[in-house]
Amino acid sequence: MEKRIAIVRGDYIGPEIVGEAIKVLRSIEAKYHHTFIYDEVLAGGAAIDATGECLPQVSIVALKQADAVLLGAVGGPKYDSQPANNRPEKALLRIRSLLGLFANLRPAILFPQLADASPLKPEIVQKGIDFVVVRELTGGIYFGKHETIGDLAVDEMAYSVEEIQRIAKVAFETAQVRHHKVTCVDKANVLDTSKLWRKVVKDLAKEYPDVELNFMYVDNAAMQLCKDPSQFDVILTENMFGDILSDEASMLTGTIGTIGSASLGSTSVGMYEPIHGSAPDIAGKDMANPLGTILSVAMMMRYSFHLEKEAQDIEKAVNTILDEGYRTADMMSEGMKQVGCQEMGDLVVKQIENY
Ligand SMILES: NC(=O)c1ccc[n+]([C@@H]2O[C@H](COP(=O)([O-])OP(=O)(O)OC[C@H]3O[C@@H](n4cnc5c(N)ncnc54)[C@H](O)[C@@H]3O)[C@@H](O)[C@H]2O)c1
Ligand SMILES: CC(C)[C@H](C(=O)O)[C@@H](O)C(=O)O
Ligand SMILES: [Mg+2]
Repeated sequence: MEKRIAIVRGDYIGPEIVGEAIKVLRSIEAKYHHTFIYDEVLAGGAAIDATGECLPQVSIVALKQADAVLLGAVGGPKYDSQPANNRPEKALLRIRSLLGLFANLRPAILFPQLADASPLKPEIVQKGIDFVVVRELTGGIYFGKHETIGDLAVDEMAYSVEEIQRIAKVAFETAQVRHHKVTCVDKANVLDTSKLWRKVVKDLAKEYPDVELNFMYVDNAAMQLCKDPSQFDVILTENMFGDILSDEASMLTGTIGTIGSASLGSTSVGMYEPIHGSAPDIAGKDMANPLGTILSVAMMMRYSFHLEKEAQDIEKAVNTILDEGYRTADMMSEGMKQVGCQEMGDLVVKQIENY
């Protein structure tokens, strides 16, 4: 199979973790005789450094030609004084919007080997953590009007019926191949957008009689995630709530460093990135956990290329390495073997080569 992958290495730890994910892509390529063409694309801070613009036109052209995009993370203190429309984070939002990637799947799955790294009590962790946040990604407050007039700042939040329907459909279909439960998280006791979400999601649920649907206010959901995360199967939510809850959910599984994500639209083109940011505090120290990015590559194999065996190889390799006790600093616990970012990548590749 021949596929074109746009590579956005990004800023701070971005190039470190993407470097390890590319090692994994190359090992899959060699093992299964695929051809992946890698297009290096500048976006975010690296693009500002090179061209002054956070998302140059040449990058947009390359992104539009890709079958899939792999992105590390963008942003960081060096770029915080950029004007709002040229911040690295703006490039990320533009890419999501340009490629029509309205559905962001963020699995929160606890590897049993990492139970000791979870901040939750053992009796809560033992019940299992295995759910997916289905986050709406191209609407809501992120894409509304942003305006500052003198002493007043406004961020507008809007959702249309169609935007809600298409993401809710993804959530119901995700639940159908999991444990048949959708929890729609909103703030319908205050927000009109949330009231519309409830109506649209309730109507659509009639087409999915095999899926149980419940609604939960976002403040309660934040609490329930700590109290009993085993109650969740698919969390369906709007853009900003999904951003916040997925970081919270990741930590319940031990570390934000192992969680990957897929951003999908109505075609097979997708963007794959860990859910964490550019971690400026650990950049350049070979300390970053590359597993979230490597597991995002597994999602790329599955969702964009329909290469299930390849996806499973990557996931199995990560599992084995964790079984063998290897940990980066962020998931370290007593008796485990601490490794750096590059060694972790090498260990995963060695496993894949062994199967
Ligand atoms: N998708 C993205 O590109 C993306 C996502 C989130 C944040 N950001 C940007 O990243 C910058 C830093 O943001 P932040 O500090 O709020 O969040 P962050 O996720 O970068 O870091 C939060 C904490 O988690 C740790 N961490 C994150 N990823 C890790 C990994 N792979 N291994 C080990 N530890 C890890 C960091 O060291 C830090 O202590 C900001 O500019 C922000 O806008 C980008
Ligand atoms: C960097 C930022 C714009 C982004 C978001 O809020 O979507 C990030 O936090 C994420 O989770 O991917
Ligand atoms: Mg986030």
